[in-house]
Amino acid sequence: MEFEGSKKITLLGSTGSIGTQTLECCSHLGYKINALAANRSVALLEKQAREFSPRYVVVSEKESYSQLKLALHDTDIKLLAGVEGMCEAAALPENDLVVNSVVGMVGLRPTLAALQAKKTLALANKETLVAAGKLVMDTARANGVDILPVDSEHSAIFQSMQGSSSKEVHSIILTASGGPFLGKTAADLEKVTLQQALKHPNWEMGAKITIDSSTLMNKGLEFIEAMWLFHLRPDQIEVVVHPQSVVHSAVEYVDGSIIAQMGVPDMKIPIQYALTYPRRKPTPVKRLSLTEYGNLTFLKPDLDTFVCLSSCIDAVIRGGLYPCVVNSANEQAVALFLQQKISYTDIGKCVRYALDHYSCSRDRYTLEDVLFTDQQVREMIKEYCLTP
Ligand SMILES: NC(=O)C1=CN([C@@H]2O[C@H](COP(=O)(O)OP(=O)(O)OC[C@H]3O[C@@H](n4cnc5c(N)ncnc54)[C@H](OP(=O)(O)O)[C@@H]3O)[C@@H](O)[C@H]2O)C=CC1
Ligand SMILES: CC(=O)[C@@H](O)[C@H](O)COP(=O)(O)O
Ligand SMILES: [Mn+2]
Repeated sequence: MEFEGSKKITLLGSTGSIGTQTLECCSHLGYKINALAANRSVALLEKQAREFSPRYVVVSEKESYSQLKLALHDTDIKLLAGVEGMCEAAALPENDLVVNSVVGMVGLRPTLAALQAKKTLALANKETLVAAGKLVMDTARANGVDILPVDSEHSAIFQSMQGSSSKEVHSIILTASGGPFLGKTAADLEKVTLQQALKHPNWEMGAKITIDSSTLMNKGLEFIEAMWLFHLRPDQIEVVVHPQSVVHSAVEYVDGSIIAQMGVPDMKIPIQYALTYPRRKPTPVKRLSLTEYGNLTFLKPDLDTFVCLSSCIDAVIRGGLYPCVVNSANEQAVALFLQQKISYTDIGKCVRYALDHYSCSRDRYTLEDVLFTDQQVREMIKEYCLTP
């Protein structure tokens, strides 16, 4: 269905980096917010609720519910709680579009709820597709629903594929900034601090994805995300390091033509494309000047040093629940690193350890299998890291 006017949006993860930028886009597009959801940022949720007047606000963390209830007592906004609340908000009949921008595996059930309710899904929450790609894509297909990519690389690939048949696609070039530690050796990485890892050279993002970008885990997750979104085999994806983050990714066609999408590194461009698709509207973003950059560079990734990327590729080649295993190991390891309980290089060791030691299905799986594997792998990593 094509919309020329306003749309009603449910936004999951509204207080985060993607969430707040989505609200900026909705404001200038004149789109209505039907529901907002976050984990526990009560003050920001209250501010957003007062500005956008949604019908529903969901707070995931149970303890924050009473605080928000008190804060919004003078409004007629309905409050929902927990993952169940996010699922309810995702499936509201009046939604035209659900934007899932929560971080981590917790986004999986709301993603499935939106698809089962036949709601078009703008997906930033890449962990969902990595952990349960087959389940998510099968649910989308069974319900005849589109998944619109928000992740900048996948939006670039999607944009570069408009007007072409999938049969004409030869392969894709998935660009990576290389993160703050591009060119570093394994020995250099041993000394990395939390503060250094939290500083991405080109993008302002949430803490978890910023760490993932620095280890190249983000590119591993994106490799798997691209396979599911665009029905590609692993040998059809080439990761290319491009430190300027101006070419956001490209598609190579059977005739040898390569079509890329370019722009300044600003997530409002891919976010807005998912909101207005298949149309384009002006964005409040700086224009790209190629002469300002002068040179654009492209390099091969160092798979020996950045072991998270190679672990993800190994996992997706094994298939089944192995992508879920590497994702859950990484989520747990990054949480421990952010709490300064493990070192930077322990993240890559955890991901490889889980892949080598956790035994699971290489075949079909259910939602319950995914949730069980996630819990088991998290326990395994806590034991691996925290047992003296
Ligand atoms: N930031 C970026 O530029 C990009 C991000 N992405 C992907 O988008 C997703 C979001 O990233 P980003 O915005 O950076 O992350 P942030 O950490 O900035 O925001 C995460 C959001 O998720 C919410 N959240 C966290 N845990 C839960 C939970 N248990 N229940 C409900 N809500 C929860 C947070 O709420 P609260 O504030 O209350 O904690 C917050 O609103 C990730 O999957 C990331 O990989 C993809 C491409 C680019
Ligand atoms: C903005 C965005 O899409 C991030 O996922 C980005 O890709 C991070 O950059 P790198 O992972 O390439 O460093
Ligand atoms: Mn990305």
